[in-house]
Amino acid sequence: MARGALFIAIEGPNGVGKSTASTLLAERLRAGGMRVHVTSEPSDTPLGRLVRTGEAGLVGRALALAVAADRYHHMDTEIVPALMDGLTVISDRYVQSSLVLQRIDGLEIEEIWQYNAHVLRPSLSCYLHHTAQELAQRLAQRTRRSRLERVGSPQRELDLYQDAYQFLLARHWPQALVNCQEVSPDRVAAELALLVARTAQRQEGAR
Ligand SMILES: Nc1ncnc2c1ncn2[C@@H]1O[C@H](COP(=O)(O)OP(=O)(O)O)[C@@H](O)[C@H]1O
Ligand SMILES: Cc1cn([C@H]2C[C@H](O)[C@@H](COP(=O)(O)OP(=O)(O)O)O2)c(=O)[nH]c1=O
Repeated sequence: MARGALFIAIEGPNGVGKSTASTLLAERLRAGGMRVHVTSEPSDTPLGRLVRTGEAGLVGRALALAVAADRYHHMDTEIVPALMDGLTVISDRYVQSSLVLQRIDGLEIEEIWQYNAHVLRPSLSCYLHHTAQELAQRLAQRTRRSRLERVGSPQRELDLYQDAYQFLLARHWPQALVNCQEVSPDRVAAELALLVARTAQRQEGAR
């Protein structure tokens, strides 16, 4: 990773505002002079697109392994090269998403963790949190829902995200919890930008 480059994961349940926050955070960081690359998982590659479009029929362990394979490929071909180039990378979804979505699909958390054992640890994984009621309202407005969105529920997702947060905390994964209740998209992005600045300071101090 080049000096000053950070790897930021944006995590949280469906509809919490991950893609909105990723875009607004990138705008803020760029305005502050940082070079930023925004990406998401599943990745924008043939394998990532296969996961996205095949998720209805690709189930359980097969989906977990396909998602993990996509993550390693994403890391090798996009995330690490961008970091080496000095860019800060923001990924909309990363490991915490798998620790939740693959559990909804029937896997145990330890097995999912094993499939992700060799991924790059982010500089900071930001978990966006909201209430189940608000998430349900936002999802009701969507015309298309994925199989896992239909099988799970906002409350189950929130419970599993909480579990995943604790699981990652016990493994010293750098994390922050961002409460989005009654917080505008701009303020969420401002809080994330502050967390990124603190992470940059910590990383610089550790050199
Ligand atoms: N902080 C916020 N306050 C109110 N609405 C929000 C906020 N963040 C996102 N939204 C809205 O919620 C919906 C879901 O946001 P999105 O970024 O697509 O979520 P995700 O990527 O987590 O599924 C969108 O309609 C978006 O405009
Ligand atoms: C990132 C990720 C995605 N997926 C699968 C399930 C999701 O329904 C599907 C698409 O991800 P999703 O984030 O819902 O895509 P979109 O950007 O279209 O909202 O990928 C997993 O099962 N585990 C993961 O860790």
